[in-house]
Amino acid sequence: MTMTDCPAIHIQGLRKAYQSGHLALAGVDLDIHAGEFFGLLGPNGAGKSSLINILAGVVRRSSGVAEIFGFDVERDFRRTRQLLGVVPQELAYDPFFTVREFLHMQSGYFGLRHNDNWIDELMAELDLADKANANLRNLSGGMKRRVLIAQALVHRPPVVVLDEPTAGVDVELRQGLWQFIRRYNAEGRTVILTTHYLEEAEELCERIAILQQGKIVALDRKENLLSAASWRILKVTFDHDPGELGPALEDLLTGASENIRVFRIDAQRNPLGAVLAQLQQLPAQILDLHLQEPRLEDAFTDILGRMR
Ligand SMILES: Nc1ncnc2c1ncn2[C@@H]1O[C@H](COP(=O)(O)OP(=O)(O)OP(=O)(O)O)[C@@H](O)[C@H]1O
Repeated sequence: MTMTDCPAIHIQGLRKAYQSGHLALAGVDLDIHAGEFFGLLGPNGAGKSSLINILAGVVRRSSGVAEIFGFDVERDFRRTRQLLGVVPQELAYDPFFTVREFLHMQSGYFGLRHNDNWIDELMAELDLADKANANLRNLSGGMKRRVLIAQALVHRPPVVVLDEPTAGVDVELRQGLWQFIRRYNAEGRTVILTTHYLEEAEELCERIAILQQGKIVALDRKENLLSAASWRILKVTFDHDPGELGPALEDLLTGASENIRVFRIDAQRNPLGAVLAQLQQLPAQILDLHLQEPRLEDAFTDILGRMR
């Protein structure tokens, strides 16, 4: 089998019980295809970091399969380490190195001696070029985060894991970062993103898995997750104040101002047609209707809610 026939990540029956006895991963099955932009979401403590740390070879699994392009993350550690770049949440570094020295040293870990062109490109792309000779300890939080990203990509890994890469990062840097990562992905590489910013996952990821209590509770293309969300927000503009709505509509009401009423509708329980019929019974005329598409946040809340 060649590398391109294999999924980038192959996980089967993966379990992790910590010594405390806590079961962080309770049997996870997951294939991530080469070239995907994949989102790994879940509430705090769901097991995302455990899964990533197992892939990175930092945490030992209790049982199950974890492979990167067909190579086992423990038995073929040296190989999988080359194939994977992980952008961690925290920077572990010697503060006396300059940015350039640090990236050189990281290249050395991967046996790359002539990596200057790529290091220059990375620093330029991540807006670090004018900090190349600055000591790491003198960098701002945002700058350190860019160094972390450069560090993870220094060996041009075909699979990159971004673990909460934009937590506490300003909007401008986020945009630049995403442009760069999108391009990295467009060149055929696999990107796995964990984030608390659901809008970010919604914008970037093609497929999304939702982990909860160590299990995958949803795994699908983003569009399918969104269309499965049963909530819709309906904004209705009347020609004048519609007055009393009646108990059925009152129940769905989430906002009101002058001639506008906003309803939150669960399409499964309240068929849209029935809601519209009730609205037409009101003494005011409907001037405008706006149905808002569900957002990933709605789908996420829906899915987690159903599992409880
Ligand atoms: N070293 C450890 N020893 C014992 N329990 C741990 C350890 N690391 C994680 N856990 C527990 O395992 C569960 C999953 O944690 P994990 O960090 O993988 O979740 P997460 O989805 O990454 O959460 P977060 O988004 O908060 O980082 C949590 O209940 C956590 O307390």
